Amino acid sequence: MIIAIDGPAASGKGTLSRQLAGHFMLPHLDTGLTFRAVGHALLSADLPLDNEVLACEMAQKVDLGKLDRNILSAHHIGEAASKVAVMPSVRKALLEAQRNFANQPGGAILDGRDIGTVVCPDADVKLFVTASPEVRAQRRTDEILGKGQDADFDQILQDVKMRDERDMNRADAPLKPAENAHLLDTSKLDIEGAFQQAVSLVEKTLAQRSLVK
Ligand SMILES: Nc1ncnc2c1ncn2[C@@H]1O[C@H](COP(=O)(O)OP(=O)(O)OP(=O)(O)O)[C@@H](O)[C@H]1O
Ligand SMILES: Nc1ccn([C@@H]2O[C@H](COP(=O)(O)O)[C@@H](O)[C@H]2O)c(=O)n1
Repeated sequence: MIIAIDGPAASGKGTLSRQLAGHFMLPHLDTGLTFRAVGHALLSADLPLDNEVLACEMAQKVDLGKLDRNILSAHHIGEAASKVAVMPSVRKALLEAQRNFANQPGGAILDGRDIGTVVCPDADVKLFVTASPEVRAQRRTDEILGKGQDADFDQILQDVKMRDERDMNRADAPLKPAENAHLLDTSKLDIEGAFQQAVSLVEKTLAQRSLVK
């Protein structure tokens, strides 16, 4: 079984995907980390983020087994990731590894921006997780403050909106719900509430599919 989860920044799709992976005992790939790894590699080497040739070279070296969420989750790396994610050759270099992960025996759960539309268009279940920009910015602010770091809500809200704009309007694999995705707005749901709704959507979809077969 392949479960595809997409949604904008800080909508809670990563949290939800990890919970669903535990519940359905599926391996999980946060594909955002693959783009973050490219941004991080460029930043660490003091290289520009707007050189597609360099970014593509970094993308070709990304090793799914070495993605360190503790390092890559930093807010500024997310910004860098969304800049390299507009580059078609970077997306192409990462796509094969993402698809191979999805197609492993027994299935997988992947989250990102284009899982239901491009990476796994035939996924068994597709969820599109959203929340208002203000709710997402507040969650991200709380997350950063919780790590003992400084966070400014207004700046984070502006970054969230800018990232939405970039991710939704790029030419290649823009962020959008797949036609057959279930929308899950978590603005008024806590983590447990979102998880319960997601489990219910997955189970209903699987039940319907087995009736149709
Ligand atoms: N339903 C929820 N209610 C409250 N907080 C939530 C909820 N879902 C997630 N969070 C919190 O919001 C923050 C962002 O969640 P998460 O990292 O899962 O989002 P994301 O969509 O994967 O973000 P990104 O695209 O930037 O990787 C985390 O601190 C998480 O604990
Ligand atoms: N399938 C994906 C996943 C991510 N991106 C880009 O990476 C940025 C960081 O992703 P996070 O999920 O870790 O926030 C994101 O803003 C996208 O630009 C992508 O394009 N496709």
